[in-house]
Formats: sequence, C-alpha cells, structure tokens
Amino acid sequence: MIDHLQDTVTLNNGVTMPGFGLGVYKVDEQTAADSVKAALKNGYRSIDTASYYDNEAGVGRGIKESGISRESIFVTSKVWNDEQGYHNTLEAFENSLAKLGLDYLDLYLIHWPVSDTYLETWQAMEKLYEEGRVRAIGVSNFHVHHLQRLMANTRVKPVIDQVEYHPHLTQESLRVFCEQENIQLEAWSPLKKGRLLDDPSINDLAEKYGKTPAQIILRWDVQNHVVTIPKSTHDERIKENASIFDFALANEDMQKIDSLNQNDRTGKNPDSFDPS
Ligand SMILES: NC(=O)C1=CN([C@@H]2O[C@H](COP(=O)(O)OP(=O)(O)OC[C@H]3O[C@@H](n4cnc5c(N)ncnc54)[C@H](OP(=O)(O)O)[C@@H]3O)[C@@H](O)[C@H]2O)C=CC1
Ligand SMILES: O=C1CO[C@H](CO)[C@@H](O)[C@@H]1O
Repeated sequence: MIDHLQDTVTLNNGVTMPGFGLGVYKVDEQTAADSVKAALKNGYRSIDTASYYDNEAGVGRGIKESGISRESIFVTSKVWNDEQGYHNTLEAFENSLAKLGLDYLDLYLIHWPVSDTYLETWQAMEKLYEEGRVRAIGVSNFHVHHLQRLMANTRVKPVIDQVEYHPHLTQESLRVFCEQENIQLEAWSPLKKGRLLDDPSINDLAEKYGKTPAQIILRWDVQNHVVTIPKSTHDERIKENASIFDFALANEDMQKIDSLNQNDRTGKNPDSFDPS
C-alpha cells in the first residue's frame, strides 16, 4: 500500500521502499551519475538499474557524490538472462555490487523468466537474501503462471513483480493476482517510453488539472498503488516527474485513464522472448 504522506510502500517482507524512483535504462555511465545526482537532489530516494544497463558504476558514483547516506537510498539491480542459474547468479550479484561500489542491495530482481533456469536463479537469490546481502528479492517480467511456478517450488515469496505497465497496458489479471498474493506491482516504461505523452485524453486531463501529461500518468500509477520508475536524463523533467504529490485524480478520471488500455506492449511478451 502506498502511504501518501511518506510516499512509501511496505513490501511483503516488511521492508519499505519509495513508491516512486528513477529508471536509468539506455543511459551511459556519466549521464547515469549526473541523473542520479539530480534525482537525489530533487527528493528521489529510489534508483532502478540492472547489470544489462551497463551503467551500475555510474549509478554508484552518482550515489556517492550526492552526499546522501546509503541507508536513505533504495537501490535495485537485476540479474540478466545470460547470468542466470545458481552459481552464475551469485557471481553476477558480486559483480553488480562491486560496480555499484556498495556492500548490499535493497532489491535484486530476476530480469526475465528464463524458463530453464529461473528456479535455480531464485534459489541463489534466496541465499543472498537469507545472508543479508540484499534486503528484498523479486522478479521482473513474470506472468501469473511464472509466479505460480516460482511460489510452488521455492521458499521465499517475491516482494515485487516489475513489469511493463502504462495506460496502454494495464495488466489487469496480473494486478489482481499480485494484490491477492501481496506482491507489489512495479511499472517499467510508465510513460511508454515517452510515446503516451501526446495522447489526447491524457492531454485533456493535463489541462484540467494544470499538470503535465507525464505527471498525470505518474499520478495514476501512485493512486493505483503501483510503484513507478520513470527515466529522464533532463534535470527539469526529473523534477517535473516527481512533482505529483500535491494533487489527486478524481475516480472518474482514474477510470478514463484505465479505459485507454489496448494491451499494447513496447517490449517483448515474457512468453515469447529470446533470452539471449
Ligand atoms: N525490467 C525491465 O525489463 C525493464 C525495466 N525498465 C526500467 O524502467 C525505467 C523506465 O522505463 P523507460 O523504458 O526508460 O521508459 P519511460 O516510460 O520512463 O520513458 C522514458 C522516456 O520518456 C522521456 N521523458 C521522461 N520524462 C519526461 C517528461 N516529463 N516529459 C517528456 N518526456 C519525458 C525520456 O526522455 P529524456 O530522458 O530525454 O527526458 C525517455 O525518452 C527504465 O529506465 C528502467 O530502469 C525499463 C524497461 C524494461
Ligand atoms: O530492462 C530492460 C530495458 O528495456 C529493454 C527494452 O525494452 C528490455 O528488454 C529490458 O528488459
């Protein structure tokens, strides 16, 4: 549940995390360092990276140079597809940590459900969690059937499923399942990589509330209790995207945005992707 006053969610293992953070996909190391510093300066306390993004060193530098204490920042990284399997995952985790220059992660995710290996990968994540190397473990791009198989065969329940989620892909059945199982949903590409910002209905709402289209969409995430991690490398947009806690969308407007759903993905369907 999002606590609107503190803007945090409490995960199913009791750990709290910000309901809002910065994504850094396709951002080079130096730009990642600069964006992380700009975000932390503007109140962000959660950063989403991955070994696949090849910018963990930049993220780590940004965190250090921000001067903000490690404990007040929630850092997520992910194990990539060709790093999966028990031993590979343990090694990938150490590599990520070394690049970030940190001695623990807040959240470690399986990036995609590589079907041959994700159960073994999860066993390695359970070990890292139980040893206190990471405060919480979760998954990304898992459908309901992947979650069911994972939970039927392993000990620790994932705290989060990070999936593509935006007004054109509302993931209704996954959302209901995650709510029942107390697994937090987290939105990747919440702005549909910027492609939703010209949508006429979103722009009508932006005008009605005196907000920008990005702010309308990100506010819809927050009110839907979905953790959101928009990416921007521009200081003014980083600031703009975080300025969503001073207004609320009316129920009828939430429903208007829900009705834009087209089940349209920008990324691969987790059931038919090439894990290489
Ligand atoms: N688990 C997974 O498989 C995946 C995870 N992710 C994570 O989710 C994060 C967010 O998703 P992402 O794919 O980056 O896409 P987003 O939906 O966050 O959109 C980012 C795009 O929107 C632009 N933008 C951001 N804010 C504004 C604004 N206020 N006004 C106008 N344009 C804006 C950015 O441009 P600019 O930078 O120039 O401002 C960029 O082009 C990623 O960075 C990554 O951390 C993403 C994909 C897959
Ligand atoms: O995290 C990621 C960044 O975006 C890519 C393209 O959409 C995804 O494939 C990847 O999972």
